[in-house]
Amino acid sequence: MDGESRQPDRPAHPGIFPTGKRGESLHRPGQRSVDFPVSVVLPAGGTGERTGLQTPKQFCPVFGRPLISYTVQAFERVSWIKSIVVAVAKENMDLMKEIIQRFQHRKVRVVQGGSTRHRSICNGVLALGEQEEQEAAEGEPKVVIIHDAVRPFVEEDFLFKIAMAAKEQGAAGAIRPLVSTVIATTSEGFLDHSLERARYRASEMPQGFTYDVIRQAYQRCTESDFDFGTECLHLALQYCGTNAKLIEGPPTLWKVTYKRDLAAAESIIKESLCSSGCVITGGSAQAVTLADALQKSAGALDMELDVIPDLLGDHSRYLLKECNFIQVSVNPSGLLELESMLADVEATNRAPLHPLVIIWVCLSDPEELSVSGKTPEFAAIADAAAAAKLRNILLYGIQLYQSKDAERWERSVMRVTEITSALIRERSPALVGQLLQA
Ligand SMILES: Nc1ccn([C@@H]2O[C@H](COP(=O)(O)OP(=O)(O)OP(=O)(O)O)[C@@H](O)[C@H]2O)c(=O)n1
Ligand SMILES: O=P(O)(O)OC[C@@H](O)[C@@H](O)[C@@H](O)CO
Repeated sequence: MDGESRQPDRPAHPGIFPTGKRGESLHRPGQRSVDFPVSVVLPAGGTGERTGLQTPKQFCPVFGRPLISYTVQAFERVSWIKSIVVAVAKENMDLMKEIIQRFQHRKVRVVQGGSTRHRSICNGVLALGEQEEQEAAEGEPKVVIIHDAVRPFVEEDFLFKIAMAAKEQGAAGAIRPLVSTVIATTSEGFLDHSLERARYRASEMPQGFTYDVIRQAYQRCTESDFDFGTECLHLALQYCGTNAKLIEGPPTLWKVTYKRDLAAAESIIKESLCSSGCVITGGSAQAVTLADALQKSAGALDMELDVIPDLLGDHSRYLLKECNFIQVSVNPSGLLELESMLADVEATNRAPLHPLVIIWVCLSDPEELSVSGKTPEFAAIADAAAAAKLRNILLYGIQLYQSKDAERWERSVMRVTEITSALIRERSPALVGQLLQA
């Protein structure tokens, strides 16, 4: 760390939410491998007093899902992380086990936390030791990553850096530039002196330790450390002589502490959920024309749309992502295509990590309609939507009439794009099953 820099630190860019999707490890085989076992301890035994809420912040819902589930997901999708231990208060252990089961989290165990954060972390580390004794054949976890359960925005790349540095050094920790200057006060509440901000950093999470170092640090530390300490890196230095490697992390490592942080977390997660989607055309020329137009106009709304003919073969991978779907049907009986797609989604047995948005765009030819008299079955769409909602799928309909008039067609396509973007962003249950007119 350059303690001599004289340039004032500038607050860093606010950063973005990890773009990896569930089930899709950001660890690209061949690019990077971790050849030693890594386990994780997530301290989640606090009460979140500073939020002023009854529910501890780690269990507060964000898009219908507890905050801690996002953090667990960030770790479980990292292929080289072997196991995760969550330390929660005794009264929340059943709740945590229910969350693991409901959101189909893997590699996760629950242990009882303690009266302070250090005690919770220590219980997690001890649990790893017990687990390691059972799996001695597989070797101990060489590295233990410790990460506050209320820091959901952690990326695999940075975890890799921390794990590798911890293995080399014995300890490693994330740091961030200070935004405010640190001052020391007199007992009467006056300024005693201020610290030179450029020489200091904020200690964040994740932190990494070799199992032996963190285990030994907790064996040797005092009751006062357990009751009043806030820094694991300090314990490693004080009780094991291990000087942690400090690595500057991205701005996304911030901790949810106050109520406003929950709103900020929801906004970041919403951004990530709304940034992409795929348009399924069924292969018809009119649907492809509409899809291409939608793709172009969605770009202007910061939404990236892929256009695919179906969800078969390689395209089925879209079903495993947190993806928004736009199914284009070119005739009123397109409901069959919609029902087939709902069945495909059902077959993936996906965990309801986020409400899944499906928008059915019914592209009709007004001349054909006037002859056949067929119109989309409004009741059928409402019924399909009601059933889908029980599976955390939000189904919306948009009716669009083909037009040979270029200007009119362009206006209609822009309206479909705007309606689609609004439905994906708002995910409002109130509009589920409606057939909106573009
Ligand atoms: N006895 C405790 C106290 C805290 N933590 C965890 O440590 C992390 C960071 O602590 P903090 O942000 O201070 O959480 P709380 O202690 O819950 O917050 P507050 O101080 O506002 O009550 C959180 O994931 C929290 O659940 C824990 O595992 N056991
Ligand atoms: O102090 P709090 O309990 O709010 O939060 C814990 C943080 O202090 C801690 O996660 C980092 O500073 C790294 O040790």
